[in-house]
Amino acid sequence: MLVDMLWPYDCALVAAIVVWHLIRRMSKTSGLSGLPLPPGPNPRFLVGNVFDMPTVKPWLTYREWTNTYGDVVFLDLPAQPTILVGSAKVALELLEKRSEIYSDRRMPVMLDMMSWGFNFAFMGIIHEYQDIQVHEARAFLQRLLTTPEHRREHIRHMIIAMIVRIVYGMKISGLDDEYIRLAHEGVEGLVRAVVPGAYWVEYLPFLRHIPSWVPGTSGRKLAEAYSPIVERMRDIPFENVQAAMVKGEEVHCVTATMIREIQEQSTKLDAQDLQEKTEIAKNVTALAYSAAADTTTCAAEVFMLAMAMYPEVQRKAQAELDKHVGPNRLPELSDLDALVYIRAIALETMRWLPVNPFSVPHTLMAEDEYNGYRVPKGSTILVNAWSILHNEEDYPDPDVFKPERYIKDGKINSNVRDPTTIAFGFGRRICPGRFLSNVSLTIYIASTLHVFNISAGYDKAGNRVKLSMDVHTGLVA
Ligand code: HEM
Repeated sequence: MLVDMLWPYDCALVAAIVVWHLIRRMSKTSGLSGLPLPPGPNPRFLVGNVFDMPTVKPWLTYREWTNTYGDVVFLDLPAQPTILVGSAKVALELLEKRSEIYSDRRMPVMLDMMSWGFNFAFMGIIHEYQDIQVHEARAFLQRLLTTPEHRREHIRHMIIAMIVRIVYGMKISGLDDEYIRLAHEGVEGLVRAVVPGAYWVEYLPFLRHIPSWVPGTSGRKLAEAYSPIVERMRDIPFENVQAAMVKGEEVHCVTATMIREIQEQSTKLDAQDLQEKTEIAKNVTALAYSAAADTTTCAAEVFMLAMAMYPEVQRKAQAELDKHVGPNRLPELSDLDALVYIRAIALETMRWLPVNPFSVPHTLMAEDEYNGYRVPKGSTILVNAWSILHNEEDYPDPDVFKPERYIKDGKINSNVRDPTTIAFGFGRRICPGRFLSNVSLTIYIASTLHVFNISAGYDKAGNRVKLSMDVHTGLVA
């Protein structure tokens, strides 16, 4: 009975694999320029490199491949030829200098299925919101003082409070606030969905139409679980701003600015255009909210771990704070220029454990040539940010947290590669929230170190917990 029900899916699967194999063979021999594809692990008959794709800490296998085959590696994946980039030189050459063709974004089928289809553009966030960052960093200090054992939740609370106030103008009430829960769950779905090679539906998109009870459709199950959460995460806060504006309340935030702009144009727009523009505004603001929450929270967590593991770094930072800020006040944004060691800690935090270890994939919009190799149109471009930020040449002893590597003669040394030029992505797709995030992170680091010592906690037997650096596998580590 079950076999009868499944056979159409089996046939479709086999047919898709055979067609893909034929296309793959043709595309290997009929390239316009006749150039070879870049080298890479040997593809297997019919399935290419599908079974070679690592799903746990993929950046380690990616590094092995770039060590073996060179800085540009070709991975033969169904419907998604993939170019793996292993050096800053190639990443900057392709994604920055040739940005006009290397900047498309393939919406992973998994994300689209989860309603993350709204994830596209974003507007710049403006300096006028910086006082919110300082205010929320200080509120965080108070919460941490009262319940240091809830450090994780306090960090998440601080970051989401900053973002939600900037984007939606709303103050969140506490750790069980609906925004915090939604952001956490929605972004959790995103992070789990975007591991290259983890879900077959990315290679065989028709699998999205196969019911989730069919074995092997784990992607669909995940999507079904997260889709309603992602929709609510997008709609609820936006609709709250709309409702407040209808009541005539004074709302100062990115969403209100966008709604006002749309209203100003409303006499020139028909109902459909108006609806479309409102949907875009909803998508754009939700994107800011979601792209910022987990990434900045992750960086803030990395800082805590690094401080607990490197007490001598803390002491040096605190000496700098004592000298420039003194004991009678908290650090202000205007202090940051003088706080060179603190800024170096922020840089090292972004390098030591990169938030997006394999960056965020781009898609190539036109066939290209690099170093005698053909790069097929539509290729996914995967940059191994983790290995670029852990290469011995730019960063000797890469696994050690060492802010000193960025400082020369009391200043930030511009000859050392700034990790934020890699960690926030490249070209036209570079993270538009990078300045906001840098300021949030630096003022949080300065404020925290000015009033707290950070160390590992104790286990149940009263022994200090032994700390080490480890990460989850996902878009956000
Ligand atoms: C530590 C914090 C952050 C990290 C590590 C980070 C990293 C990234 C990376 C690697 C990308 C992809 C760039 C590329 O494709 O080349 C990206 C895109 C993006 N980020 Fe961030 N980000 C952070 C914080 C933020 C914040 C605070 C915001 C907004 C307020 C934000 C908004 C966005 C948006 C909207 C995109 C999509 C850009 C596009 O596709 O055109 N990010 N980010």
